[in-house]
Amino acid sequence: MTTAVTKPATGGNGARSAVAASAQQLVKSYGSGETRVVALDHVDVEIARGAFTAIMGPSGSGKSTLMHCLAGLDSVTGGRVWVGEQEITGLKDKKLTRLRRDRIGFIFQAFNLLPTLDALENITLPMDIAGRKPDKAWLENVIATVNLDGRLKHRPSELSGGQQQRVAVARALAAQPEIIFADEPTGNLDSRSGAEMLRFLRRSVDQLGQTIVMVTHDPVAAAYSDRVLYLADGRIVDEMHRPTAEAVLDKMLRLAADAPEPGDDVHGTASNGTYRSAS
Ligand SMILES: Nc1ncnc2c1ncn2[C@@H]1O[C@H](COP(=O)(O)OP(=O)(O)OP(=O)(O)O)[C@@H](O)[C@H]1O
Repeated sequence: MTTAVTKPATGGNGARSAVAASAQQLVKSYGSGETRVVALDHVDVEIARGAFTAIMGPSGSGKSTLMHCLAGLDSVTGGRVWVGEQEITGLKDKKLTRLRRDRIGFIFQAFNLLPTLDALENITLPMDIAGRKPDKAWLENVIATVNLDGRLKHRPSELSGGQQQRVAVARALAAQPEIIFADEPTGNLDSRSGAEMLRFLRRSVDQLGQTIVMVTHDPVAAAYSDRVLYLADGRIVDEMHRPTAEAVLDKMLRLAADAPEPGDDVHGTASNGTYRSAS
């Protein structure tokens, strides 16, 4: 059985508020004039620390953009973004890179494992780059939790897709980031590996106190979260606490039914659900 380990009480800057990340009046637009696309339209959001938050919404509704802006991977057009107590809007590139490295973990669909390193080396790579020594007890706990014992000396090419994904998750968790952002983390997995991954993410929140934000299209995946945020046309239009897959699916169907039809001239809404500014 895995032993629960309490996460350290302080993060990169020593601050530990109940909110792990937040945005106020966040606007992100691409292009200008006729072709301007407003991907995020004055979004206010708070991500609770130690909780599992899912972001859902139709294709083009702004889910990835929201995640990238909250994680400091993308600049914003307007509004403010914080990671914990630290405002990241306006931070210079160097400081932002360091903040991402020290305080944020990422799990993307492409696992981005280095092929020449074995599983353990991949897991500890971010800490090696940052010149930090892994906390041994923590690392062992993470490795046991992701069930990678016996696979640590294998290179990515010698691991299954599910195992590679677990290495990517272990890499994100091992550095004890304040917050992990996961973009469709089960998107490339078969349903069994996907369910395993989601159970693991859930356990990391319950047992390790991790904070996770996950973008997903899948109501079953969203049901592993504590709270689902629904985006449409670059705005948060609804949320659900303690979701079930049935309730999430039902909500998605109702939101889709409420969405304007292509051709309805509501604020110049594009046919893919994207809000376009009226020029
Ligand atoms: N680099 C970019 N340049 C121009 N437009 C962009 C860019 N990135 C995103 N967009 C637009 O912003 C809107 C939101 O995109 P985003 O990728 O956040 O949506 P999403 O909800 O994550 O979609 P999906 O579920 O299809 O991944 C879309 O209309 C998209 O076309």
